Amino acid sequence: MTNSVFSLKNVVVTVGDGVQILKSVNFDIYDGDFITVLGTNGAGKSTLFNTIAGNLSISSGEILHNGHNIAHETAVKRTNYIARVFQDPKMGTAPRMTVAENLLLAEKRGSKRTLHGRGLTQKKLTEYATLTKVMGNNLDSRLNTATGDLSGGQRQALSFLMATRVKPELLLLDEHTAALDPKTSEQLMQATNEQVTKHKLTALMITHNLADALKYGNRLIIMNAGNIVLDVRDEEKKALDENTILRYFVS
Ligand SMILES: Nc1ncnc2c1ncn2[C@@H]1O[C@H](COP(=O)(O)OP(=O)(O)OP(=O)(O)O)[C@@H](O)[C@H]1O
Repeated sequence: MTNSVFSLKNVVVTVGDGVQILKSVNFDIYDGDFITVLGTNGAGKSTLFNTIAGNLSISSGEILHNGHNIAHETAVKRTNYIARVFQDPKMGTAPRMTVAENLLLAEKRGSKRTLHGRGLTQKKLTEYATLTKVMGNNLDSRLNTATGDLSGGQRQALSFLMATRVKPELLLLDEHTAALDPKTSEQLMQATNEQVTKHKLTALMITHNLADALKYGNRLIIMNAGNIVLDVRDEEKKALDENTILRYFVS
């Protein structure tokens, strides 16, 4: 296996009066890993994401990005190479801006985010029509629609496309299909899988859907009480079933 792109070394997160919500986590993320993340409510999944993204400070340990400790780097700085899609369709997009304007803005990851001096040319609109069509939910016909007027599924698809417009070194999918109806959720999940696979994205995906966690990705982790209690990949992951997974869901 190649060197890890991200590595958590003995990462502890302590809150309030000394409660550890991450307990000495050691976790390596390799290039091209698509890791599904499971665990009971309160297990520490969002805490893990917040820690990696820099939204939560660690109490001890190291977070390495290509071998460099980024534990003290701000969340804003980390957005240059880490992208995140949230559960809430209202997060991640500017509601008054159109779909096309949001996509244009997303192309500025790592540089100053302004639309000044960069027009939406016909060439760009044609490019965005092709880009959005792959999501399979008519987003391509709504390029000039304000994002706030989209359906939840279209908005989540747009958030996904924005997060991946400039290929991130790590994509954090934070229950990004959970607020959608079953059919829309399944459709976005399939589109997600196609894009992650096609573009060889390195991704972590929190889900409460056991079937999705088993079906997608090359690797699966389960968290419990601030620890990673199972970490399997490839054949070992394929051999798992829902009953085996549920044994790790103890509170
Ligand atoms: N900033 C914080 N300050 C204090 N406690 C926190 C903070 N963030 C998380 N916690 C606590 O840490 C524990 C883990 O929370 P976390 O949100 O990571 O769980 P989760 O696995 O994502 O759960 P869910 O499936 O419900 O989203 C919980 O007990 C939560 O209350």
